[in-house]
Amino acid sequence: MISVEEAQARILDLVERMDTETVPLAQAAGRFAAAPATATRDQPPFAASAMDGYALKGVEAEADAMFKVIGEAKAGERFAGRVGAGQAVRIFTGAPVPEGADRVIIQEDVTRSGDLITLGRDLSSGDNIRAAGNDFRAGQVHEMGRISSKDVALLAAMNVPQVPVYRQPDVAVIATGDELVMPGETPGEDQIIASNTFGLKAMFDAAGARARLLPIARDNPDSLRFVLGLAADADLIVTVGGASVGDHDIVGAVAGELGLDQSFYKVAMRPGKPLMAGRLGRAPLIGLPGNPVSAMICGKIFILPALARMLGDDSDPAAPEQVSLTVDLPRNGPRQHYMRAVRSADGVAPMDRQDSSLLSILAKADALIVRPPDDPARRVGDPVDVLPL
Ligand SMILES: Nc1nc2c(c(=O)[nH]1)N[C@H]1C(S)=C(S)[C@@H](COP(=O)(O)OP(=O)(O)OC[C@H]3O[C@@H](n4cnc5c(N)ncnc54)[C@H](O)[C@@H]3O)O[C@H]1N2
Ligand code: MOO
Repeated sequence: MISVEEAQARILDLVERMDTETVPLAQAAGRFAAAPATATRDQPPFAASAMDGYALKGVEAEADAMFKVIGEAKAGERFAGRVGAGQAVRIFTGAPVPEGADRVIIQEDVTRSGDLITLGRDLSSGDNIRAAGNDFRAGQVHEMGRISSKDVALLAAMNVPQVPVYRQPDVAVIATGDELVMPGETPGEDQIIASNTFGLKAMFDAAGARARLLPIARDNPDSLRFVLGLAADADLIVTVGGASVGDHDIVGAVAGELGLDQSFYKVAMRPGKPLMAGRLGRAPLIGLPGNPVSAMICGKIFILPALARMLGDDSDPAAPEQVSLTVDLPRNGPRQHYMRAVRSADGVAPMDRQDSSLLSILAKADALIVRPPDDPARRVGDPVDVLPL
């Protein structure tokens, strides 16, 4: 058995950065940028009024001063002339400031009568003008990782209509087992509903992949061979179940027969021990254990970092946080233990039941306590490593 860190490293070695494609800006949110964006223009492209009011020469802006209104500037349509001494232009927010003017007096500070205005006594300060290029300049570069709604708004303003992004990994997810039926179907007496594959698809899609659920492979080599064949063009194949040592655990054998170049089998972790990984044809294959919680935790610990690498996100995964225990814990065994846990204002405590079949417990947990192999007994108040769930 290898360590979790070794298994993570070997899985990362199996995957490659995706190639890129260009998508319309409206479809770019949530995708991973393959290049920074470059502004194609200044914003604003001209000195613009920040307020509704009157544009005039700042040196003339004194209490009770009077001006003649000689025209109007609105957003989208500038005043063509020049503001001279004693003159003002009616102006609205976003309009280009006319030549000759260098201050906008807000209309609340002005009394108008016909085409004459008189300034009030207490003029609010500031010129109320946004300089050209105040937000960004042409050529300014914006770095992005996963494209957010904020990035999309900025790219739109930069007049960047197409965005190069990494292609979304096509992840083929294969449930195995005669006991499984799809949610919504009527199970036979000895059957259960395939669950962890649905959880994994949700997890992978949220991480930026496009996971597809293939038909359930039955516990016989022909069925598994057929379904693996459907996955041949995937960027990543994830099988679930059939990974252990029972007579019907055939994933390793069938994948081996089909040419799996195995990287490892079995990891010193709990849950998740019978994890396997290798390369099948061009696709990396990761075989997850079938127990639902084991599969979900292995998805988080191994497959999310792999997807991050494929999607161009090389940032180190968030380090575990140190949180105080609110209960004592006995010595840990030889496998790294990922305990389903709940955080409170006082610290963190593992849930009472840790069996790897319990999805109701996983759903209530909001953290994993990570206990290294052979971790000694811990007491209330001791810090432990915690990952968010
Ligand atoms: N003699 C031993 N038995 C087992 C060992 C061992 O070391 N020696 N390891 C145990 C551990 S740890 C795990 S984890 C499981 C892993 O088994 P498999 O990967 O072979 O998984 P299955 O046997 O196919 O299924 C286990 C369990 O999970 C249910 N299952 C499977 N797929 C799904 C699915 N898509 N949705 C919901 N539930 C699923 C399946 O019905 C079984 O109940 O092996 C232990 N045994
Ligand atoms: O490793 Mo199994 O995943 O302990 O239930």
